Amino acid sequence: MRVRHGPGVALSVSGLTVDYGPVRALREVSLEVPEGGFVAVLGGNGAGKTTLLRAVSGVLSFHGGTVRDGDVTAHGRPLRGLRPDQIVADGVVQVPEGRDVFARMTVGENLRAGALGTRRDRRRTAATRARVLELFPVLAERDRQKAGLLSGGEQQMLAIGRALMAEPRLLLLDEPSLGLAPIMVERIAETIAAINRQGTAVLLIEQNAALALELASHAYVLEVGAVALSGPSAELAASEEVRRRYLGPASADDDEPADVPERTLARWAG
Ligand SMILES: Nc1ncnc2c1ncn2[C@@H]1O[C@H](COP(=O)(O)OP(=O)(O)OP(=O)(O)O)[C@@H](O)[C@H]1O
Repeated sequence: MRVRHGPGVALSVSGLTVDYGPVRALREVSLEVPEGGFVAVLGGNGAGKTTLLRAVSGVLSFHGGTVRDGDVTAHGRPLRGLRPDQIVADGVVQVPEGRDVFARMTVGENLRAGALGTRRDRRRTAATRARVLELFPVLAERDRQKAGLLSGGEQQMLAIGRALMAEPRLLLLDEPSLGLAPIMVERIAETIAAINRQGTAVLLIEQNAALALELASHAYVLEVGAVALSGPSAELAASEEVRRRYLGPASADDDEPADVPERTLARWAG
């Protein structure tokens, strides 16, 4: 696969191979998120989705992982070897898995923490905070409440809001729908779509393939650490293989043959 690095590309991952000690978690993974684009990575348990995000956001070594080979470039700048805070300063911000908010801090303090290290003046930080609260009005209502007392959905909103305080150009999301009630999943999904419409590129990691394919314009399927399939979301959603493995059986009134032949989907599986 040819991966571009220049302008117009928010993230390019090229031939990325990652190990945890003797365990190979990613094998020559390549993918691209265009500037302002919305790309999803699907895959079952242990496929390597979280590892991919760790490698991009620079926290792999905290989990005992090592990049063996490959490059990660954001907005044309190589990220390999940078510290996580330098990567955030470059506009690449991850919403951690498990909506990891600071439970003992208030909602307001969590949001302020998201802006630390961005070296922006107070006025700009206040404007960013106002935009975040517009997206998540419930966070304004809960400003002085301890984050640990929020519901699961509200904690997810806070985790996303805190990431947005750093004004990302590329937002990395790790399974934001996990463990949430359907109504909350819908609200989070709508907000992520709105964030993307406002110009932020999104890389969404999801086990909920139906949701991911609805939101993203392009998707990659990881299987055992390698990209098995990729293509425009509509094509993947129509693919028999993706339906069978990730979307469940088609419903009775949905038995049209897939209108996109499998061969139109790029394949790298060995
Ligand atoms: N800190 C770690 N140390 C050792 N092995 C790890 C570690 N983290 C992940 N792995 C292994 O790396 C592989 C990929 O795991 P990863 O968590 O990236 O997958 P995933 O697709 O995010 O799965 P899930 O959806 O279950 O979180 C798995 O075999 C996993 O057991």
